[in-house]
Amino acid sequence: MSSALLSSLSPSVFLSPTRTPKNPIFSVLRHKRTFSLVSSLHSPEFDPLPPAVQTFWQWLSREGVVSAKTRVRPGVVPEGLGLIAERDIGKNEVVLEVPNKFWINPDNVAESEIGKVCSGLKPWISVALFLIREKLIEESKWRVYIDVLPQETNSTIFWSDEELSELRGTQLLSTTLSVKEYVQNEFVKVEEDVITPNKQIFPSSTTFDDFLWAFGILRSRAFSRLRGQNLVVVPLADFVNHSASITTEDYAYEIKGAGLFSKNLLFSLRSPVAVKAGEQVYIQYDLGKSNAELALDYGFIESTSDRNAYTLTLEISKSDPFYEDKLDIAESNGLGETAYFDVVLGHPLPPAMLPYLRLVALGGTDSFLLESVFRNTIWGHLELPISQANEELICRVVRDACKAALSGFHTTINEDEDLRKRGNLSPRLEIAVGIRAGEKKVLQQIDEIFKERETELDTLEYYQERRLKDLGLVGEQGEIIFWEPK
Ligand SMILES: C[S@@+](CC[C@H](N)C(=O)[O-])C[C@H]1O[C@@H](n2cnc3c(N)ncnc32)[C@H](O)[C@@H]1O
Repeated sequence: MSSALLSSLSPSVFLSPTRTPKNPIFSVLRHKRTFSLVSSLHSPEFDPLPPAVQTFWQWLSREGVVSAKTRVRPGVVPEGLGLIAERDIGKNEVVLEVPNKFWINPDNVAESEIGKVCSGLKPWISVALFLIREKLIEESKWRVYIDVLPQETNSTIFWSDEELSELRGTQLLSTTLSVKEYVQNEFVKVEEDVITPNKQIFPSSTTFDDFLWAFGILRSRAFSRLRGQNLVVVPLADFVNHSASITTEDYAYEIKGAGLFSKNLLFSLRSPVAVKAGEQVYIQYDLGKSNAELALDYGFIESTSDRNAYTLTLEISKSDPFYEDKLDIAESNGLGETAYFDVVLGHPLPPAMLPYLRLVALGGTDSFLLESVFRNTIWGHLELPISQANEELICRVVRDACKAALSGFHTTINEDEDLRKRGNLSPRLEIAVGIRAGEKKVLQQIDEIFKERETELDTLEYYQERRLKDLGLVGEQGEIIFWEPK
């Protein structure tokens, strides 16, 4: 039963053998664009603008996107390109506005040359095809924008096998491989259904690498609350970088009408904090993302401890004799046959995790609780320990799974911390080391919680005792109350 209980706690993906951290493969450029990055993170002096960015800026000025109201200009910054304040900016002040005819979104794609052949596709796939086509066509009217896009980011989807091997044991590794497989499958379908039958529209050289590039561009540049049909890439606004020190997502951007009598829309970006002229404007991309999600989407992580998370996948096994009853109970409480619990470093376990674990582990003499008379009250019972056997089982299974998961890593937390302290890590190795240390810390935290619970098993109060107390048959000290016949 233990394997069914914790199906994904022991990531099973291993790549090529360990490499020493000083592997030169890690000294790849952050972006393959040719301009250089400034060396100091804190320097307000930025490098001169590369010609491609100057051309882009001139185009935006000619098109009227840049106006007297624009408070920022593009600049070369430690994060690649970024937005630099032209003058002092107040908190929540609008720094730029981009009209919808300059957005790249499913609606604009629908009206473009590829609109007809993209109808019915997932929104992100139609936008990806649009970006790829504009990238491959020499005379594209979007050329000036395409030319300022990075060839790749440090997202783990762009890492080589050798770089990925530094992530072995982590959930991020399995997620990265699954995401790439998903993108590959989508490419095969779209190639067969759309690209190949429309050779006159799509350049024949369209490859999976182009598709992965477009996917990476969308994951890192589309504004994070605007998904699905609302997915939008906004040239210039997408130069804004993320800062961990901004802890509010409020006010960063909004879509509004371009004027009282206009049907047009404007994407309006605000600075969430006051910024001095010459400094970089930052926003908070997403407070809800874990470090693994930041690494996968954008190619960076934060040192903030609660960005470290580990997802426990629990499931009710189909071979469980009480499968139907357990599933019914789980579903009536908003869960299913499989349930995912994100455990965050320094935070308590997600509230539904212990009841779900107890439900999955329920059996033997406790199984009477699965009878239909208990159906309305069972979840309340599961929120507290059911029996010593049940509680002992969940502790053992979780601890075994944590140990198995921990044994999949090739370094200890101390070794990771030493590497970080020594510094000089390439950006990708820094991400790998931070992710694997973070995941191990969360696994250790989970193990500690259940280890402590194991020491309390004799003193916990279980269902039968609570029941007897409710019936007035057990005193507060646990003594049995007898009725003497009169
Ligand atoms: C929306 S784009 C911002 C513009 C980007 N810097 C560029 O050069 O085009 C997001 C990408 O910027 C980079 N980035 C943004 N914030 C960052 C940060 N705090 N640390 C490192 N890289 C960052 C990452 O490559 C990320 O995928």
